[in-house]
Amino acid sequence: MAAQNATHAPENSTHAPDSVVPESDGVPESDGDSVRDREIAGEQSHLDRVYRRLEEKIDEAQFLMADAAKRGQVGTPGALAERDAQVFQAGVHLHRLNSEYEDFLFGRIDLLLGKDGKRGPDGAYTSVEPADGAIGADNRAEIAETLHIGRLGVLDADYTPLVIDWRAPAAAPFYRATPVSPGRVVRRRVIRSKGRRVLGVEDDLMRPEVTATLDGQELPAIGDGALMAALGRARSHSMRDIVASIQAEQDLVIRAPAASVTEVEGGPGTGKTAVALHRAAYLLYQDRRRYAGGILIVSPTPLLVAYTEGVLPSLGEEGQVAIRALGALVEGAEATAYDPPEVARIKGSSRMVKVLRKAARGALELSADAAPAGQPDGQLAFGAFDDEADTEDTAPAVPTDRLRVVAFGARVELDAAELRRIRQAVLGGTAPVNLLRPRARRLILDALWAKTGGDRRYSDPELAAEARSGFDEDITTEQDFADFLDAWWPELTPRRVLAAMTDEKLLGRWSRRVLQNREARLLARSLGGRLDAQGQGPLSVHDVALLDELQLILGAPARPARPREADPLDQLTGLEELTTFADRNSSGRSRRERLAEERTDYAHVIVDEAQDLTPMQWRMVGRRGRHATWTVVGDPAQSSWSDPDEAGEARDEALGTRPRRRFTLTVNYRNPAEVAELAARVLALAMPGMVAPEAVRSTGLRPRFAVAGDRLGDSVREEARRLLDEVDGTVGVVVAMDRREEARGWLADLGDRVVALGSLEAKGLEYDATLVVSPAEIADESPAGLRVLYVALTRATQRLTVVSGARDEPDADGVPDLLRD
Ligand SMILES: Nc1ncnc2c1ncn2[C@@H]1O[C@H](COP(=O)(O)OP(=O)(O)OP(=O)(O)O)[C@@H](O)[C@H]1O
Repeated sequence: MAAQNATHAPENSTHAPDSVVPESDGVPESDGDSVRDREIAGEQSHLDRVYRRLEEKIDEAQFLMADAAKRGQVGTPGALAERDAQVFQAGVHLHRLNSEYEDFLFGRIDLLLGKDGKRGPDGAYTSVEPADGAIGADNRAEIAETLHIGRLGVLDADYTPLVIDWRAPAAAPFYRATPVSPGRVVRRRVIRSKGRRVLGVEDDLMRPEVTATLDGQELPAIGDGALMAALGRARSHSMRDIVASIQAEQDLVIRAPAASVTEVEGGPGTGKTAVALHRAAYLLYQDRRRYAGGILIVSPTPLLVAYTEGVLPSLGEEGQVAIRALGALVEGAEATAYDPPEVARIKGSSRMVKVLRKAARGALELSADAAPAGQPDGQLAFGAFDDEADTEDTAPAVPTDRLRVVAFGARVELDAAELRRIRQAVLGGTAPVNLLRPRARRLILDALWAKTGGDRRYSDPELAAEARSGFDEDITTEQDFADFLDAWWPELTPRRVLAAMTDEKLLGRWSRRVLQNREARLLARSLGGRLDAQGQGPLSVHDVALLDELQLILGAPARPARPREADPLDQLTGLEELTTFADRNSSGRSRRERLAEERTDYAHVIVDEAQDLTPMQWRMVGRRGRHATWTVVGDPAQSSWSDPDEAGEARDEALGTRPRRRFTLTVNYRNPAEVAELAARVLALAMPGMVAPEAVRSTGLRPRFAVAGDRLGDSVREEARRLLDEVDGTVGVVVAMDRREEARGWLADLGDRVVALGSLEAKGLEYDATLVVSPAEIADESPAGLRVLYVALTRATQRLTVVSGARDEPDADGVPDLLRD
């Protein structure tokens, strides 16, 4: 493994080299006569105390559960409600306590006396600044307070804090103190443990000039600093939390007040994703009641969702946070396919709103007009979601080119032209198409009534009203009329509209003056290539935003919710009484209602890689946070979307008028300086004038350049194998999007430490080593190609290899044209 040498001191990790007691192997020895062993033994005895207390708490929770079960048998409504709440609380508590966190306790701060001597509810001094005279003239000081920081707060039986929750105000100095502004912190310690065993400690001195004593003993500093230790670890296929080494500029974002929109910019590896995840956990801790409405984290790809989804459970937070990929934001859709850039550009543009509105209206006319008698093809597939394309599919066809009814003993008829006029009158305006059906029904009845001459027959308005209502009832209770209405004004689904858009001619009509002919053709072909006549088939990531927009344009079909039938067995045994209140509440609501709630009701929305959202995606995400507060993190230099101004407008609309707080993260924790320096050359081409974040460490290992021989695959395999030998963790091989499948074949038998990725899939991920295949191919893929290449070059935590083909015009050293100085 590579040696790590700090090149840039991160702001809250300055270490005092003179006082370092280096660790040898990270495993404590038993006789404990060195300073390090003594310190580890001290932390071990504190951890033992914490676990003893946790065991007591687990016993308490178990007792509460048992007690609650007894109350359940009493059966009065009050006792049941109380029992539900108690079982829930005790269950949550037990679950959290029982989860064996690898490092339950991970930090400690040694502090000087607080300025005003006041203590907060957790017993800790509240003042950030030290008391006057806390540091003597000879730079000597006494430690007044030691706080241990962990994933949960634990109080001893006498309410003294054994562990402070990392999100509590008293823990803030652990993250915020820097040598420039240390406040009361003298020493910040990160404790490494496994299970119940303390393995090591890493100290950073915030006031290296002070000689501090605790209980008469001088305070030592041990190890190489926690941040460097964390950054040097091999990467696996899942992200770790950074709770033990959050840096000051990151902590400001994590703890920013929630009321406004928090916008965070920072280059690759500055911790934006990590910060976003920790912020979700922090917000829940701060105001659990408010965020019970749910926090949504929007991620660009399913790969990044899979990579990050373990972080929140490791912070003790599950359940209330949904991490969803952009292609899976609409219930029932799981899109992973990517459109070619020219198609993505069309589908992502806000011009699509107009096209979709026209298409929805057009699809309604089309489906109604296409259902003449005896032609089942004219029938529509109903159901907004895949699993609901149900009964109507197989219903017999009903003619829709005329309507014949018998009322008051006479036959009345509306012909095709009359029906079309009615439909056009109803469709004017922008109201949701599916919700206009009652209006259409009324206009049909009006037209039929007029044809009978009924409106002229009665001079007495009361009599006229009575006759009219009898007429309406006669007609509307006929099954034939209901069938006609279903066929003539069917409930459209978004997928059905997308299916209608596969017709090039029709789409050309619906998109006239909005899309160019060529664009309409590309769009129709792209949809037609995936979807069948009913709109079923795989979606691309960009199709999902169209589907969501259509859901709004169409409105939810107004079907009555089916009441849940009580299980007769439940009634016999009275078991239903034992369901929880939450069960009972939800049982009466339809799935659609619950989905609608899920779609719009988030209390906070966090958008990761925000620079990549297209205008249509911003509209989709915005709908999920209409009343939410927001955290938006991104880096314009990594944007794969070609029109930032158009996306900017859609973003502003989604975020609303709340005040904004902007933060910038400036330190690159991922890439060694050698890798960052190479990537900065591409940044200079992609975004001239943009400043790259400063890499926090250096490995001394320069990127390697290889030129592919006749067979690109062979060279890539060979270089990937070499990297697998050189690093302990993962290797990511990044290729142009249309080489993905091919690349998977090249690497098929190299094991699961190596992964092949298309350039757009690499977003947000990181690997110990990265192999970038043909920078020129990646750069030429799209108008945003250079920025996509910048993303690819910034994925490595240790080593980077670049393989060039002829197109890259490598020089004698194998350095491709794009990466030369
Ligand atoms: N304070 C920290 N302590 C330890 N590791 C950190 C810290 N901050 C960031 N890292 C690590 O640096 C790496 C990059 O973090 P992250 O993926 O959040 O960056 P990012 O800004 O989202 O990058 P990108 O824009 O390239 O997706 C991760 O491995 C993360 O764990």
